[in-house]
Amino acid sequence: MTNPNALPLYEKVRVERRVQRLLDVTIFFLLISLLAYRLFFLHSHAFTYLHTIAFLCEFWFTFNWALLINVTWNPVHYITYPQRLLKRVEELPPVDIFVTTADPVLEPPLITVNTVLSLLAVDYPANRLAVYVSDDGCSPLTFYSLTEAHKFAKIWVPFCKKYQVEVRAPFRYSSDDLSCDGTEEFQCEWRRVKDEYEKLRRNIEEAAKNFVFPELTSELADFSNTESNNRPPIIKVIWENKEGLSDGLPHLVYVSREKRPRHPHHYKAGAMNVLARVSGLMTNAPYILNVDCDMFVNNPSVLLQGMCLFLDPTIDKEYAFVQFPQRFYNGLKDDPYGNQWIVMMEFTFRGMAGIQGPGYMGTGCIHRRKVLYGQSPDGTNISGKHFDDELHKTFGNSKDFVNSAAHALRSLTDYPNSLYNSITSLKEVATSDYEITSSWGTKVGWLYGSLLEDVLTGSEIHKKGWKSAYLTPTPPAFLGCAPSGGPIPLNHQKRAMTGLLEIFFSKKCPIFSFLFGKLQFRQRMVSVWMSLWGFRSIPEICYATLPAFCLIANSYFLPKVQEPVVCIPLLLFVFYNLQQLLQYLETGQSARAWWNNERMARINTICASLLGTVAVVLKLLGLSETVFEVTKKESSSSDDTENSSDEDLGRFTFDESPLFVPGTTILIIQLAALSVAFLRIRQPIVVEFGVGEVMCSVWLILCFWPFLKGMFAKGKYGLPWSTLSKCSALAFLFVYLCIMSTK
Ligand SMILES: O=c1ccn([C@@H]2O[C@H](COP(=O)(O)OP(=O)(O)O[C@H]3O[C@H](CO)[C@@H](O)[C@H](O)[C@H]3O)[C@@H](O)[C@H]2O)c(=O)[nH]1
Ligand SMILES: [Mn+2]
Repeated sequence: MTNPNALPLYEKVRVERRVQRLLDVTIFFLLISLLAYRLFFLHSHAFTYLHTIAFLCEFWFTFNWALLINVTWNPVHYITYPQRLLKRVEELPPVDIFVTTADPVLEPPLITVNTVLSLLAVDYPANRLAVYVSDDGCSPLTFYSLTEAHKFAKIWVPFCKKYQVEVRAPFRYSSDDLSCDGTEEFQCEWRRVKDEYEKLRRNIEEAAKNFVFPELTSELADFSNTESNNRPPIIKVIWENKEGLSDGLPHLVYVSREKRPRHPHHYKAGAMNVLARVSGLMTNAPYILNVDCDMFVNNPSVLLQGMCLFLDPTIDKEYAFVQFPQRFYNGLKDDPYGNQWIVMMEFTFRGMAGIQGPGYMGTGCIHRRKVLYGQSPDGTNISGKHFDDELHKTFGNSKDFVNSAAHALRSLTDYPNSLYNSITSLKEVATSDYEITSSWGTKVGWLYGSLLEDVLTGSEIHKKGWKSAYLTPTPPAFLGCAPSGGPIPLNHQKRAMTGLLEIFFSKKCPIFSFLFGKLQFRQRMVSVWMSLWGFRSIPEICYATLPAFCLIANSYFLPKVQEPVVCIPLLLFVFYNLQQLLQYLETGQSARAWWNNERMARINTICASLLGTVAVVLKLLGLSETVFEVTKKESSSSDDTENSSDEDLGRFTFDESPLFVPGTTILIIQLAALSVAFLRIRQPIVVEFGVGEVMCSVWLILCFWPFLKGMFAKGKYGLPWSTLSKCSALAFLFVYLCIMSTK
């Protein structure tokens, strides 16, 4: 019989998507034909700016399409066998879990508490887990909530494990009605848990309202006299699993790093690096799972799933990190805000998994600590002669920490069994100037220089030659809170685009790595595709103004209906939309969800990406710095959702944010163009524009339909006057220039 320990723990299987591939290639050939038509046109007619701009935009779309085909061509699926791993429980390595929160108002502590509770209750030996919460808000409310949560965890965790509860975030579990399930004993315990959770919720809400924290007076002294950007580090052990019980509760540690006005704090990346050091001194686990404060564990076997890839006997040290998809719990019917990203996760990330590996998404990811400490797959960085000297330069001046880093890099397996390293060392590594003479943020840890610290950190890991894996267990591993209506998702998108462009204009630009580095060739194309994403507002906006220009200036940029070549753009339109629609249907979504996402894609690119580009240009000119604005999170029980009807939930809300300006302007331009065109048709002149231009313009109006409704609605559902007047002025200028250009 084969040794059960030698059985593989996972399998990687190809996902067949023949129809998608066929459509991918067809669209690519149509795009090439369109380019050929343009060149032929430019050659046979006189040179015109209009057709040259159209050619350049279409060239960009074609190039992007080729890169995208590369990304999605070889999707793979990982099958894991956690039950085989359960036979080797004694081999399971320790895991440190990092949770980041930054603002108790935008990220209500009850959300963080639910995430922490779900983590404390995962299926994994509790004596090999430690949960570290970084609080960049340095809020006594967050600290208080965590201490209360820990009390509740004493009944919650045993309850979950005894009854194999599936969803271990209490706010989700208690929302299901279980009153008629299970035995009497279960019923009784379930009621008790439910009451206790209610109590916890009330305590936290009360504390948030009155800002008094019963029972914590001595602890709270540390939080007095702290300012948002001027305060000392605070590290508090809320719970230590001193006896090392495997069925007890994992360690729970609260960390608020030092912030001083003269030192940059690098937002989330800075917080993660502090957690890496503090945990290095306390538990120094070889694996690190990190989640955002709203991303609770939805599948209690996540860590076992991840370990299947790290501990598989048939491979060794192959994977640097294991990424789980980002999924969300607050999805509305038909995804009106396009914020569920199901297709993106399914097609692009699964596709990347078939090359060198998916990018790091910042949350729901298990890393090897030593990879974050800069190790290469061949183990260099640890064999050098001046190893320890070098380590000081890399990891900073704390002797204790350098020892722990050396330990981690050498993969030694004797882990510290007490949390209490010297408190002076702990505070030292959480100070704001600790990193100044070290390589934190440049070579080791989470990297600085972009608002997308995850993309940057992940791609630097790939560049060293590491692979990564993408696990998509059922039920989904983690669920988080997607940014909902109004300017929030646009701001979110803007930040992402800013981050990508920051990477593009940095020393870590993917174009250089295209030429150097140890990336696989196709992964190089992936990184180029990703970084060019930041620029896409420019060609899209140019292309969106072409039909309007033609309608106003009585010109054309598409073949006429009577020409046979008209079938090229027509088929492109049909096949592209068919392909997108099929992707939504294949992932179990509705046709309406496809349309909502298609529309949001245009809105996001034209509004958010453009402002992201502007933010980076301002940064490059030295006029302003880019800022990580924390996304507002709502628990599903918040008042807003309770008081609104279903229809209102998916309705767009507006405010005076400049994010709405580009979209509204494009919309007004299309409306003006169609009106001018209508007047033209009635005049006795030769009409040059055709059905193609009119259709493009109408299509854009349909994409910006929520904005059109916003022009006539009131209150938060209406576009404010200031925005409307700015946009009208811009649109007027455009129309004027179009008319002038024909004179
Ligand atoms: O100064 C800061 C700012 C943010 N955060 C935390 O960072 C996380 C992500 O912030 P959020 O506003 O939710 O941003 P999202 O855009 O939703 O996050 C996505 O994008 C980020 C940047 O790429 C990734 O880091 C995240 O993991 C990923 O979920 C949250 O836990 C915050 O508490 C900090 O700890 N300190
Ligand atoms: Mn988030």
